[in-house]
Amino acid sequence: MADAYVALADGRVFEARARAPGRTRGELVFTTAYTGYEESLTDPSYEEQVLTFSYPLIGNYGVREERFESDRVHPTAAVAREMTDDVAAWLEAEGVPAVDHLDTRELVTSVREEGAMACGIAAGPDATPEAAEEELAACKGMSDHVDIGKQVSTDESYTVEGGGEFDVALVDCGAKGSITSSLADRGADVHVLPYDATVDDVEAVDADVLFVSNGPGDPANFEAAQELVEAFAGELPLAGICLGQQIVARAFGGETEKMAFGHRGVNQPVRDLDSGKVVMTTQNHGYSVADPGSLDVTQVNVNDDTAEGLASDDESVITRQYHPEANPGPHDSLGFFDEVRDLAERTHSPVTAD
Ligand SMILES: NC(=O)CC[C@H](N)C(=O)O
Repeated sequence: MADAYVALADGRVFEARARAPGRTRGELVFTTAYTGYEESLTDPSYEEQVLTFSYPLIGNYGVREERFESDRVHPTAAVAREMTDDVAAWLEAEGVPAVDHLDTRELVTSVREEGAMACGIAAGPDATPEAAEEELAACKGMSDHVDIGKQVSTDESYTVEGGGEFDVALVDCGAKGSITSSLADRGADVHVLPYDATVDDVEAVDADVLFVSNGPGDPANFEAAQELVEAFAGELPLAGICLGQQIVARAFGGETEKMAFGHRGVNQPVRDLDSGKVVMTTQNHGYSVADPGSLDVTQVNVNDDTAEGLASDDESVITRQYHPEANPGPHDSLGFFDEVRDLAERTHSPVTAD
């Protein structure tokens, strides 16, 4: 007799084993990453989503806080073929329902074929298929979480000091900690601002670059961050990662759209259009830039030509759709943070004409 159920928007209900009890709902997405479950489960980008791991065994190297990308687990639930007791205990302590012993390959191929879909989960001794279907019925679409930024952003500004060689105003739309540390490790003082920060907030930190972070949900719902980018366009260098690229593109007249099932994994190949070089990247996104507006596409996904890098012709804007900080994933693209430092230093100590 099962003690967990996963109800899908296509009408099917999967029986499973409860690993952490509870009832919940969310957009069903999957990652093909075979490592980094601690980083993925604490990535704020997964807010309001049910994260399925295609890799069959999750938890085989324990749980360590130093791997966490934020202060809590963000997916509404976790699904795996087999979940160890370590991970199950962690998720239960976090109050995040978790299930395993179900056909995750079928779940993943269904999402690939039908697209990311709503799902409802019921896990525990009182779980029933009907409870999972009730959760499913209450599940909102990702674009309907209109203030999702508030759920994941810092309430107060704070600074991560990295030596003060340059100053970054980082708009926290659900920032991964390794993005902030990747900047601080290169000498930046990173001033982390709430997702709805104002022009005054940015001016108060005397930033050399305005950086828009990754984050969950639909970029169209981050109006304040978009208006901030519009206010500083041409005044301050701009950078962004994932949701940040999408918001910056929208600020430059571009358009974003929802993908069928997105890119989530650690082996997505990206080609630089100028050099032709291909790097392997970590990705976790369900929206993409359909039109870059007045920006140029500099990098594309080798699998489907998705815009993976944008820039402006005067090089005052550089963004990435993928996660150059990796965590988890390959470190092929860490150089992006050196480019952000170079961009900032051109502002910090502009080369004056002789
Ligand atoms: N990791 C992210 O920043 C994700 C960006 C956006 N929420 C998307 O799903 O495309």
